[in-house]
Amino acid sequence: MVTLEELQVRTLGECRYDSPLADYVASRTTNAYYVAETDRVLIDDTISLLAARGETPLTEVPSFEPGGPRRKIFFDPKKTKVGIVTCGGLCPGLNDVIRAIVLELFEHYGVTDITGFKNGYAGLVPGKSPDPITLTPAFVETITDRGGTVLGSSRGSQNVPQIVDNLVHREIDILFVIGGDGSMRGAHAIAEEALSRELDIAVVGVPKTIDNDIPLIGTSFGFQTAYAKAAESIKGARVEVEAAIGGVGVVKVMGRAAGFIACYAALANHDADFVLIPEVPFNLQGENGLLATLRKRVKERGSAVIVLAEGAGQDLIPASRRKDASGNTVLGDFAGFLRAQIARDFKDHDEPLTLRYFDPGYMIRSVPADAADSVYCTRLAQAAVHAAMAGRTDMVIGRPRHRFAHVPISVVVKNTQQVNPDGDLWLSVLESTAQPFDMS
Ligand SMILES: Nc1ncnc2c1ncn2[C@@H]1O[C@H](COP(=O)(O)OP(=O)(O)OP(=O)(O)O)[C@@H](O)[C@H]1O
Ligand SMILES: O=P(O)(O)OC[C@H]1O[C@](O)(CO)[C@@H](O)[C@@H]1O
Ligand SMILES: [Mg+2]
Repeated sequence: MVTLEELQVRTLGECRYDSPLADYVASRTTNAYYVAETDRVLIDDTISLLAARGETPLTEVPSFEPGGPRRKIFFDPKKTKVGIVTCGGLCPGLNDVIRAIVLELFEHYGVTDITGFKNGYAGLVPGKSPDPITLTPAFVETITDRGGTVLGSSRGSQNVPQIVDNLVHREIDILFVIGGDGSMRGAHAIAEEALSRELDIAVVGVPKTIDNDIPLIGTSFGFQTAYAKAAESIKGARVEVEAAIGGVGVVKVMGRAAGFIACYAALANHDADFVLIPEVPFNLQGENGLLATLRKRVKERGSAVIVLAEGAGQDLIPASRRKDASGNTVLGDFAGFLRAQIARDFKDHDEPLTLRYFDPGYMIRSVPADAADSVYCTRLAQAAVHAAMAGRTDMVIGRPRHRFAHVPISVVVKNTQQVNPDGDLWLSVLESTAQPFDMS
């Protein structure tokens, strides 16, 4: 469990300048829809969770610093220089975040010197990537029409001291990092290096991941768009298998260590018979195993659709030793293994089979954000600007308990958020698919 101490956000120093947004917040106090800057957002949101803290005073239970504009800020907007970088895999909404950061800085703070570093952290190391670009409201006006990121991205480790040297050389005061867990580890390393050199450089992250696997931030932006796109493939699979004799559809969706995309996409339209995720072990063989259960389902209902998170079933195939440029494990091909096993099993039992395989792959993350994600991206970006202008550093913007909040990077990279097999999401999946509770 995270402690109050771990949730304290680092600041560069005293906020001496009046914020241009001070009038907006001057008369506000905490209410059901707003958290004042003097207040904190509780981690606990049920009576029993809070009661379990016993005698602990409310001021000492774990809580987050709220997001939002401050009356006083650390940086002088007239002199502030800002950098933005996007790293890791693509995610719907990256351009929405870039656009909203630029607009918020220009229009509300009057900060006009904004540099977009190209191709992830490589773009922060001179000579490794194309030159940075200048970001203006005109430049970002239409960038949300397309998915991806106008700044490009990359994986692979870069030299942190060189990155900080470059920030100093360019006189960057604030660096916004939009990326996943690896990018946030990088942002933490950059923030630490800057603090150790006593530099007033704020590093603020906007966490992105279609996998929704970053803890303590609520839902990550782009996740909703990605699972909605994945749900289209599941619907396609349902249509295909219903028209076939012995129809079995296998739909593989992204989700390295967490099965959120598989669960939500499956729940979106009740088209799945089985959802396989890394968090819930299963067996193929045996009376309760997937193969026997699948044959039974096809006999009863004429067809079946399996939604497979790419990280599921890795314990049933030889361990992968391959790593990508950032050191992430490249997963083994469980989907191929599963298809072969299904084909053999149906043949061994003399059952007819029409096997259809769908892999929406990169389609689910290369699309533009849907309206709800666009709104979310805009609000996360605005909160990120407020935090950075107030001198917060080494933190990300999150929305735990539906409140925008400042979360230290060290706590969001400590663990991976996963589907809880005893939680209500997995229960909904079991209810919706009617798959056996235990296939191990
Ligand atoms: N501990 C670290 N210190 C410095 N840089 C890091 C660290 N961990 C990762 N990075 C860098 O962060 C960048 C992005 O990391 P990675 O490729 O793992 O993607 P990610 O941000 O986790 O996004 P996603 O997993 O969603 O694609 C890479 O350039 C990687 O080298
Ligand atoms: O972009 P790459 O290197 O193909 O990596 C794909 C991985 O990135 C993600 O899209 C985001 O972490 C995962 O779902 C997927 O496993
Ligand atoms: Mg990652």
